[in-house]
Amino acid sequence: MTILDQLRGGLVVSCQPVDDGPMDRPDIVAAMAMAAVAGGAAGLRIEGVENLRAVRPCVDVPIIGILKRDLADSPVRITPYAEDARALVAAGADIVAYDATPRVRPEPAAAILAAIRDSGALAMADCATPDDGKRAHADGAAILGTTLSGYTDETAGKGDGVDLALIAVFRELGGFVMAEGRVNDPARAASAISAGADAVTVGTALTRLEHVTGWFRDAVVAAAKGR
Ligand SMILES: CC(=O)N[C@H](C=O)[C@@H](O)[C@H](O)[C@H](O)COP(=O)(O)O
Repeated sequence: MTILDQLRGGLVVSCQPVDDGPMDRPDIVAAMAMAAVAGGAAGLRIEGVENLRAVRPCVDVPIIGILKRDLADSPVRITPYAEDARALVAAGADIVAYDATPRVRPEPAAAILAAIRDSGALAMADCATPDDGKRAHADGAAILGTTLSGYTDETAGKGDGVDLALIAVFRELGGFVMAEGRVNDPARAASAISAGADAVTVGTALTRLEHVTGWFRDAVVAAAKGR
């Protein structure tokens, strides 16, 4: 079965703890990854070479690797360099995701796509708009993700939910569509599939305990105030 066939119709769990929080350790990320697979995850999304090295020997499912950098002169954070892509594949990524927006970036997206392809991995384009997906699809990205919808200047204020309209546009393009971003409960995950996604990635709601705790805390505090 191909990597895409393994992911099709399945859940990908993004195991990205809150930066510098108490769970931001490779051994804990590996434990999260194993728990996700035990719970039925068809794939994983893992940030950083150290975390990938810790996770890879523990699981058999496909891994989408990313490397996040905070650059001084570019808003692009996800796998901005071809060298990053090569390092992720060397650490065990089957798929490498990269920022596919047209924003100012340190290296052309084409160089990153070439590095991913030459390393023998599949490319996932993290997109914000229909045009991002069209460009990435034409450039040969195997997976189009809605990951960055709501997180660029152009798409800020997209609302709280999943970008179902973007999923539908990507579906029409004909590639493999990944719903990602703010899939915070099972109903949203199901709606993403109904809108045309081939697979769904969930991060925060499963692996950022601080954020999820905050959601419940806020609900409890608000309800207690209104009593
Ligand atoms: C915008 C951006 O940088 N997204 C990142 C990409 O890897 C992660 O911070 C998200 O957690 C991931 O996309 C999953 O989304 P959510 O956590 O909403 O389920």
